[in-house]
Amino acid sequence: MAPRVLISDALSPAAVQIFKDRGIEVDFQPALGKDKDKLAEIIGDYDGLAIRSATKVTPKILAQAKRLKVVGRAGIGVDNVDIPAATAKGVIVMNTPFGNSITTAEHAIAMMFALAREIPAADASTQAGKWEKNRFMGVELTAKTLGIIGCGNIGSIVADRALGLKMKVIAFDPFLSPERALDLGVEKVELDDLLARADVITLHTPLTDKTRNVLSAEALAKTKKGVRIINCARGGLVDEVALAAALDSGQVGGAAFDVFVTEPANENPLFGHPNVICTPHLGASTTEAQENVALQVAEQMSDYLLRGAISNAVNFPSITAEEAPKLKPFIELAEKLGSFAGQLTDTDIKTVRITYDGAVAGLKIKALTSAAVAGLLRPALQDVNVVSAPSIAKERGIVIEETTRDVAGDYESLVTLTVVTEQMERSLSGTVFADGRPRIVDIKGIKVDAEFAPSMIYVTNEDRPGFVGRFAGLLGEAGINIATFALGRDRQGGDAIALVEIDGAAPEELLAKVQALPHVKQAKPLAF
Ligand SMILES: NC(=O)c1ccc[n+]([C@@H]2O[C@H](COP(=O)([O-])OP(=O)(O)OC[C@H]3O[C@@H](n4cnc5c(N)ncnc54)[C@H](O)[C@@H]3O)[C@@H](O)[C@H]2O)c1
Ligand SMILES: O=C(O)CC[C@@H](O)C(=O)O
Repeated sequence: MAPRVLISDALSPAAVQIFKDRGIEVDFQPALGKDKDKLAEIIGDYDGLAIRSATKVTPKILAQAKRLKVVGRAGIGVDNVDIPAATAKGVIVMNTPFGNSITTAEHAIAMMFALAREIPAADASTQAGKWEKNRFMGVELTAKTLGIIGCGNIGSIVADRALGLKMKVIAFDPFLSPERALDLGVEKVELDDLLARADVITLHTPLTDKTRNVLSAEALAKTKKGVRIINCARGGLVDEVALAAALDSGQVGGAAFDVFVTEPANENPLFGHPNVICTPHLGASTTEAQENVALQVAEQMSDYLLRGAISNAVNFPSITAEEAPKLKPFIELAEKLGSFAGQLTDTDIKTVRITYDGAVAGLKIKALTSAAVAGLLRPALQDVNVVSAPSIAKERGIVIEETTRDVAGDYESLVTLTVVTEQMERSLSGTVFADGRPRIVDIKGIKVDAEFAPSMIYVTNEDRPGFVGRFAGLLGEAGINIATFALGRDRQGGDAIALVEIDGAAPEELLAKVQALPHVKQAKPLAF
């Protein structure tokens, strides 16, 4: 039986033709994504679901998706897909990471000009017959400073275009290497420096816990008076209420937004302000970009449904059907070791070393290394996947070294990940036990034995009596239940670590109290 694909958003019809040409039955219902009840009712009939951003792939939809094998996002952000729920159901989620980058960068540049010359307001006034020549006085962009927050695919293209406009470009991106910044011709700066110097600020990061409200009331107060702000990335990067107040006070001179905290944005704190320009999430909306992403997603989905080939999956590496069962637990281990290191690394990564000891050395380690690097980069690059991770790392000047050794040590298989930055070198080792569950067995040379859990607290401290009691006491006072507690130290009175699995998230106040305990060096939340 031919696989069946449902297209539930307004994809370019080019996708329909690709599916048909490949012998796949396709149902094109471009408005269905907005009707979640109807989608839930019919999703059970399809092997593939092709979407843009209107369709929300929720656990409820996935629960009805009895034969769904793949969700294909014709675009970059997969924040409308519940990835853990899809993964848990064995549904591959693919995106098209580069197809709309140029178009989105061009939208940001268009917004910058629209702000600089008040084009929407001047247009409305002129067409209303007012001819208000003296009302509109713009600013020139030449020689002005553009501050880019997030200098990845789209940010880099914006930088390139802005340099062509003879602007000075500065960028804040903790994961931008100095070499890449030099190549791009941008000056890598800290956030406060960018806030103080930029005439125009444009945002191009994913929305993560670290980037949410990166332009908060406090950050906006540090900007140059009259700064113009552009957001064509994700709603939530800027505190909309604080921005409205900053526009009222004149601290911010103008704002151009394509994305909003709540979408569709039928109302918003920014709406109606004279210095605000809004578009309805049109960043990727050009014929060229929509054809690119539609063709690419249809090809990728067809390859998977017909041949089992996986590319640009955000939740699984590319592997064959025979390799899958042996690799799966080690892929999970590699990704979680990477994620552990990524959650602890805030600065520019220089080198990643991965050593495979024992039986694991005989497996397809490229997929494992990709999984480790994807896990490592994901806290910063939300949509990195196992296929794109090595090339993104290369582009960022991150050196990846792999070593395989046949030696069998304490474990039948051992995977060791070492991350080197300018400031430090951190190593973690893990293994997979007979139950198929990955475990962490060594952190920075200290032996431990812990599983990766959804909510953990990682503490490094000096090995002194009384720490465990005080730490557990703080958790108890905060009403936090401890599920598992792993301790390790390099020697008596030396360096010690605690890796604690808790029920629920760790509140920031609790972490601050743990951090303030005597002899504690670091207390960090981790999530797997
Ligand atoms: N408006 C639209 O229609 C539209 C279209 C395409 C993409 N997007 C969105 O644009 C955003 C950027 O896309 P991209 O393809 O350039 O992604 P990308 O992953 O290539 O780049 C993101 C950059 O943000 C940086 N970053 C991560 N955390 C950061 C932090 N805390 N502070 C500063 N920088 C940080 C990363 O290092 C990376 O360089 C995504 O959110 C994507 O969903 C929007
Ligand atoms: O599909 C769209 O129109 C928006 C796409 C964009 O937000 C993305 O992340 O690629």
